[in-house]
Amino acid sequence: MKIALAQMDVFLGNPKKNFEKVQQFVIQAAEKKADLVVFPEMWNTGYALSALTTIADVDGRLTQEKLSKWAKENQISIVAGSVATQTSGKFYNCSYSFDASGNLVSTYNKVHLFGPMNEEKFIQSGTKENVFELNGILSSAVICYDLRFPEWIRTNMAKGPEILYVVAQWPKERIEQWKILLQARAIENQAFVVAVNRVGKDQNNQFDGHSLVVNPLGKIILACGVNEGLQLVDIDPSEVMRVRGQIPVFEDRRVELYH
Ligand SMILES: O=C(O)CCC(=O)C(=O)O
Repeated sequence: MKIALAQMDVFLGNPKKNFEKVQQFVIQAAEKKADLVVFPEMWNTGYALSALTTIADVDGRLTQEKLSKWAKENQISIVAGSVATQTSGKFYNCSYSFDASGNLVSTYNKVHLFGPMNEEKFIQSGTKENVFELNGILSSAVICYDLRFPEWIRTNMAKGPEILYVVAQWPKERIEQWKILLQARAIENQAFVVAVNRVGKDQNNQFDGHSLVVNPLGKIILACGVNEGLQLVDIDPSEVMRVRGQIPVFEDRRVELYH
C-alpha cells in the first residue's frame, strides 16, 4: 500500500486557505498514485482556540462534505488529520477518515487534551475508541498528546489494528520524544505507525515536521525532515502478522494483572 504523508504548514485561524491547501495535497497524492493520504492535527484552524466560535467547523459538515468529495474524485483514501469542530456550542478536536469512494469510515474526538496549549479550556475531550477498516486493513488513529498514553493506544490496538495513524501539532522542542514514542508504540503493538506532524509556527510554538513511518519492528522507514511537502512510502501490511507470529505479544498479555 502506497501512503502519502502531507506534512503541511497551517494558516492560523484561516480555514478557507487551509482547505485550499489540503485539496492541492489530495490531488498531488493521487497524481503520485498513492492509495491513501494523511494530514496533521487541527489543520483547518491551527491552535486559534479563542476564535473557535467563529471558525470551528459546525458539526464537521464542511470537512465531511469536501473531504468526501475529494476522496471520491481522486479515488484516494484520506486520514484527514483532525479539525476543530463545534456541536451544540461545544468544541472538539476531531479526526475523520474517508475511503476512496468518499465514505466516512471513522470519527474520533481527541481523548487526551494538552494542558500546556490550553486545549482543555476550550475543547471537550472524546471518550470513544477509534478502530476502523481502511483499504482492507484494520486501523486506528489517535491525535498528538494521545501518543503519550500507551494504555489508551493499547486499548485500541488490542482490537486488532495493524496500522496506527498519529496526527499531530507536536512542538520542535520535544521532537526527540516524538520519535522515540512513535517507535515504542510500533514495537509494543507490533504495528505500522504512520505519523504526520505539521511544520511552521503559531503564536506560541515552532513545529518542525519530522513526520515518520515506523515498521512493526520499530525501524523508521520514512523520515520527513523539516520542510512542507508530500512524501510517499510503500508498506507491506503482511509484515505485521509475520512480526506478531515471531513474538506473540498480544497472546501473552496477562490482562487479569493489569489495572
Ligand atoms: O505531548 C506533547 O509534547 C505535545 C502534545 C501536543 O502538542 C498536543 O497534543 O497538541
